[in-house]
Amino acid sequence: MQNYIQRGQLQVATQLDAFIESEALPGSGITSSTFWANFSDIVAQLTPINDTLLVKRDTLQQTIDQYCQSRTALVPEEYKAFLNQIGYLETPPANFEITTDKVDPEVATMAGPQLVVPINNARFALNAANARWGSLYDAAYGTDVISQDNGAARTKGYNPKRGQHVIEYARKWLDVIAPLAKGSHQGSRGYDITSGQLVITLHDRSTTTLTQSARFLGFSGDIAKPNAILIQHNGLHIELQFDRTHQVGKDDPAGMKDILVESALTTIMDCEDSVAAVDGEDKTLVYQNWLGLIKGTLEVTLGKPDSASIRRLNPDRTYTSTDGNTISLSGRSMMFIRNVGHLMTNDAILFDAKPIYEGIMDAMITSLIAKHDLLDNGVYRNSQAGSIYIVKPKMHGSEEVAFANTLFSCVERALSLPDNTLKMGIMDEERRTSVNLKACIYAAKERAVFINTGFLDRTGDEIHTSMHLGPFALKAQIKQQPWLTAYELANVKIGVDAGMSGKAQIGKGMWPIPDHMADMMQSKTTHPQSGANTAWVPSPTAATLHALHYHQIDVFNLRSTIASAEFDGLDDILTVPLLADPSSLSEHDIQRELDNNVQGILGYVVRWVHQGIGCSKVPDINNVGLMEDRATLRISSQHIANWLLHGLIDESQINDSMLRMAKLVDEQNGADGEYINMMPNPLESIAFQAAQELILKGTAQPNGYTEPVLHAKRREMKQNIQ
Ligand SMILES: CC(=O)SCCNC(=O)CCNC(=O)[C@H](O)C(C)(C)COP(=O)(O)OP(=O)(O)OC[C@H]1O[C@@H](n2cnc3c(N)ncnc32)[C@H](O)[C@@H]1OP(=O)(O)O
Ligand SMILES: O=CC(=O)O
Ligand SMILES: [Mg+2]
Repeated sequence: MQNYIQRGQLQVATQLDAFIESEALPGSGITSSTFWANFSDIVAQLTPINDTLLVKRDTLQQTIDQYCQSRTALVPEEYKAFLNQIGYLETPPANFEITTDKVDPEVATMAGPQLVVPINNARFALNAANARWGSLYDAAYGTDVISQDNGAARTKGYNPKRGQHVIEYARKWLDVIAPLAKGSHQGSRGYDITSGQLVITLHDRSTTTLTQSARFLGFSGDIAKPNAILIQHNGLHIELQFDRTHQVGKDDPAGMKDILVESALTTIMDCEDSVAAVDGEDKTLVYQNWLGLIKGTLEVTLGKPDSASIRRLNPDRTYTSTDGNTISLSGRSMMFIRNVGHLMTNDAILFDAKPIYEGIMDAMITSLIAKHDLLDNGVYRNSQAGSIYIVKPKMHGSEEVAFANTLFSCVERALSLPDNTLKMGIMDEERRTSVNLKACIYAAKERAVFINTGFLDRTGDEIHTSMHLGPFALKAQIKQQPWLTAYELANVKIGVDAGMSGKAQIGKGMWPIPDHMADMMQSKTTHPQSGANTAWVPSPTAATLHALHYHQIDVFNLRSTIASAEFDGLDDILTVPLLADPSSLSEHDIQRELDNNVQGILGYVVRWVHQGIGCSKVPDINNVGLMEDRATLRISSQHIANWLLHGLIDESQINDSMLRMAKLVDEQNGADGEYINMMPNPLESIAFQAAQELILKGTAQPNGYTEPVLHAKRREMKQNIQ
């Protein structure tokens, strides 16, 4: 039973109240009475607007459902006219450019990876903030970018053969990042500073310099025998590290022990799809971690008590330039905070005895916390430019962006922040936003600081929107259809045309196969090649490897060709990726698709509902670990719901698959001491019930979202274990 404290017209969960009163408000320049009075006013003023926007979503969806039910295929011009008529397709605004200012270079003028992390996991969150720099040797040694063949296996101790392959791999990248006037970094024997120049002794003992000497910025240690050399390329830094006593450095002809790569320029601290935060207790942890990151006080003790270490935010890195000045580079990734969208309410705070919209709660509280950064109350600064970066997910069309814009303005006034301090990252991940993206950016043109193709949610919404039209293609094939390419291309084009270059990020989506780094290195070049100056990665290791792509491709150089190209893509975006010929699928194909979806759903949902873990690596049917979050769950549950609706499968097949997969998922989690089995009594398992509801009632879920069911079932579970 949750206890509340009355604050103005709000009732605040006691834990959350205590946190805000004793930790978040002190030093913020806002008194308790002002904060709660302003908060109450915002809730009172904006709740009815939020309600209306959600009703409009439902009304549009019902109209589209009826339209789809009455057709077997869409006639493009007629369909577009219909979408126009119902107000789903908006009239785009005249050409314009965003006017966002006070944007940090990591967002505006640099190109590099963006890491996402569940904020309620302090260990991971600190790791993410520190992922600004990553060891290239560790990233290569620990992943499949280096093959395990021919004696190069990942053994328990250090395998020198594998180490040699890593060094060769890294030296290949050095030839890209720091090309030499002659020869190659392979086998190089020395890196010396002579008359302010970096002089490289090659394999054959001849010497050379960089093709562009200005890429060498500085060093640390003794200039005659530096222990680090700093190089810049395409706006990103790398640090060559030397130590002839080190396990790796001692066998390297140049004594190089590692290459440190500037990796995650920005990190999204996630309050949304990768976390399970269903009540006052959970929300307090989310906000506490955010305050700890902002103030630089968050700490986690790692390891056994006798050999424990403390993880905290890394300090800046300093070097000496060749003319003797100090160069200081941020040791940390610049942090965004992803708030939740407009849909959910949370009883951490009540108004009129009803849970308030969680998006309003997040905007007010995460901004209050981030204000400490602007007041310089922390150990480090996050935004040197004086901005607070909020990612706003799952918005439908420009009215909802305008609503978020109003919310942000209200929060600025409530917290005595200058106008447009709160910057908005607009996730282009709902179909109604994709098809109206120009109008969406326009609705936040003074504070828009990124657009990002969240293709996972976007795929879920693709299925849900046209649920009644027919059965969708196999999950893997949905991605191959014209809509997705057009959506990705149109997003960049619209962003560039809206003047985002130099002021904001144009971003791409997640790499959801965390252990397949070799494939990522092959595939994720398409992101910078498309003109995006950032793209999501699931881990610090992936950030370090993906950073190399931004050395290979000069994104800002590509932008001019994008601006001059003619591209619209709307017709393709509106082409629904249905199964071309349902009768071409064998029973085996159908069963496999069903089992794969069910396995992913159960593997994710069981940890969410029973253990409160919002993001997991879950094996698919081929035993490949996939990053699963609420967006991937949305796809899988909507996909099964769609096939059920169109008779490709029936309920008994689903039940049979769920029972088989529940057993498998229990086995897969056998090593986790905290894990709670679903079998042998699945109908008594709250997680199993949640998965069933997500599938069997998938068609009825608002926009196909999974959070209403997940939250309800997690709350039930928490009550049971109290
Ligand atoms: C559609 C969307 O909305 S996508 C956005 C939401 N998704 C995400 O945020 C994905 C974030 N990633 C993750 O949560 C994790 O990487 C998972 C769940 C996919 C895999 O987790 P695990 O199986 O525990 O990873 P694994 O065992 O390979 O690695 C764990 C180590 O990597 C680190 N790590 C892994 N992912 C991250 C991350 N995103 N940020 C920081 N550190 C991370 C951990 O800190 C840990 O290192 P440590 O022991 O030194 O603390
Ligand atoms: O939030 C990201 C997505 O792909 O969805
Ligand atoms: Mg998403």
